Amino acid sequence: SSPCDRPVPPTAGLSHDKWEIHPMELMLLEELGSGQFGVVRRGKWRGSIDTAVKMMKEGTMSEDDFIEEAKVMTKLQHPNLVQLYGVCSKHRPIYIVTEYMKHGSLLNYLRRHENSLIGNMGLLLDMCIQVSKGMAYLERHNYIHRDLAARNCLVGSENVVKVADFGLARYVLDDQYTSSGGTKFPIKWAPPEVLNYTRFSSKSDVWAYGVLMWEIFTCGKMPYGRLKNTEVVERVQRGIILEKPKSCAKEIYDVMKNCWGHGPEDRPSFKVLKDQLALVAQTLT
Ligand SMILES: CN1CCN(C(=O)c2ccc(Nc3nc(-c4cccc(NC(=O)c5ccc(C(C)(C)C)cc5)c4)cn4ccnc34)cc2)CC1
Repeated sequence: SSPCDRPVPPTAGLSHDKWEIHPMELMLLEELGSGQFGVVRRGKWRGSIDTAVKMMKEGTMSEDDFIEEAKVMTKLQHPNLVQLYGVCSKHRPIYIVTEYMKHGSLLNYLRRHENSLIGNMGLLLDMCIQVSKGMAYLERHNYIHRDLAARNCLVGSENVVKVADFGLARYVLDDQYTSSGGTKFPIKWAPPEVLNYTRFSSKSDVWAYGVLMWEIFTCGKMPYGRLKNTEVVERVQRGIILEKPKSCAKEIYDVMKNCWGHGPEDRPSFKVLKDQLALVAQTLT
């Protein structure tokens, strides 16, 4: 009998945890860097698939909660999201295996290529648009990033830009990172309601996205320069926002300012943002 008329057993495909990657199928290569989690290495999966492998230092994240969430994360698939292929959770440290992005973090890419990027408004705007598409997809799936910034976006071939590590912040155990008073908390990307009540939402991601746009149009400058976190909190709560980057068109700065509405309801959704940016791109390029 042909397969189409044979009923598919409900457990089909669930026999093995498809988000579980067998370490034997993974060949670890050179180190790509290390974050607060431990070492990240390039890897080859099943002989040919290029991957990045985060080897999670013990005690840095709540592993069981993360492994549970990984099942959901592997289902989030979009051209502007760094794809989670799976986890190796049967040993310690656990490995988080994602697609490989060969040019590394967007922040380092902006800083390294400042001279060739600074005048290229079309390319910088296209990077913003790519990130807004990935974020509009997460918003549509009610998925909050919680640490959107140029350092957490990655660059691949042909200037493709993808959002990485969405939702991962929830599993970090370091209080210095998770509490808004901590030294590692991303204060400069946080809106008033996160500074005051750690109230995260897709609208707090929109605020961070505005800062990310500012990072892109300054080719990787540090927002608010060398101001201390306490000084930034004071300014943000008084409604003082980042100034227009020199080489940024007024229409683009208008979109950034929209992302910094004081209350979440004063900010556009990523869906609206994406369309606003497409319109600006049409008129400017
Ligand atoms: C010509 N240049 C030479 C130098 N260069 C590189 O060495 C280079 C090349 C490719 C790289 N690619 C990737 N690098 C990484 C990578 C490398 C080091 C550190 C990290 N990130 C982390 O360790 C990290 C991520 C998130 C978090 C929070 C707080 C948000 C939960 C904390 C820590 C990622 C992840 N990737 C996922 C997909 N592709 C990559 C990274 C670096 C870039 C190209």
